Amino acid sequence: MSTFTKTPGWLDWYAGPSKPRFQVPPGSVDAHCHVFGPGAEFPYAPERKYTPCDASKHELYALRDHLGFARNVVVQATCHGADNRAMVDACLSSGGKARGVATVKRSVTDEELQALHAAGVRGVRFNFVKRLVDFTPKDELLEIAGRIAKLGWHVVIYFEAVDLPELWDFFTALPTTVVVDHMGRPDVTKPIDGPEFELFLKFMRQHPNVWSKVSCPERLSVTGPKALNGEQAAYQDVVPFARKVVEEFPDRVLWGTDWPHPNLKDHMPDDGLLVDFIPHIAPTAELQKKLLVDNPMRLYWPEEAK
Ligand SMILES: O=C(O)c1cc(C(=O)O)oc(=O)c1
Repeated sequence: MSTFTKTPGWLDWYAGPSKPRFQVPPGSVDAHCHVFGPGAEFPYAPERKYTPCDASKHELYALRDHLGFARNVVVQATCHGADNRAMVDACLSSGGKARGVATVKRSVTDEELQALHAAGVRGVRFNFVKRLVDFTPKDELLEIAGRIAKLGWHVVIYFEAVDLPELWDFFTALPTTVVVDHMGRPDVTKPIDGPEFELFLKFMRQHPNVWSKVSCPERLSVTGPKALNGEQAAYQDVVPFARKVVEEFPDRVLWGTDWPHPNLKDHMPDDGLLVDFIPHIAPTAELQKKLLVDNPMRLYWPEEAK
């Protein structure tokens, strides 16, 4: 029993996902997923904006095997604040098959950073989505970025598309590889060649250190159809946006399930059908291998990457 009460209306992850029809290439990495607690073992942070259902490393790794993936990148979820214990525990229990992205404060010590590195952490996440986190001053984030750069880590950024103009100078000053979560959350009801998405493409074109996760169609889609009930053509409105990023920047894209899909309000996707979404955005075997194997390996397991 969790000691926490879930946020009202919380949708739990989908139990019993289907077996994907799309077979991912050998060695594929789910490069964006989370663990939640379990709260009784790894309490949720006092400053959190939501209280999720528990979603343990055991359940995450069972899903990995079911979907045919070989590895995971476990991204610190905001409900755990800067307490990285659940994410670190997941990495340490993975037999080297998981790496992590942490959230740290300016007060983090060099010894703590070293311990995170030893556990498999290779990046920090800076979050600018106001419904998820309180504001952190940019000078504090820049100081953290400078320190983690020395460890060879990168910075993961999460923001809303409308905020990119204001955040541009900060993002382009970061001294590391920069990985954008969920394509910078484009409004897919706007034209793909309109100013908002063009600005995101310009961000990637002008800055070769910027990568993007082409994840979360279930969050971005307005029209659906939902990845449920065997649907093989889900989230059609997101496809052109994600496919554009994959085709223009094939060596700087990552894909992840986003399991256990925090804060979805409308529906919880069948993760097997989310995997079947991949060939719609990465239509060739070469693009699929870059997206699912070569790119995440280069970023998270460089010592093994070919
Ligand atoms: O859009 C979200 O609600 C969301 C939240 C979190 C988190 O709470 O860490 O992570 C994500 O990747 C997406």
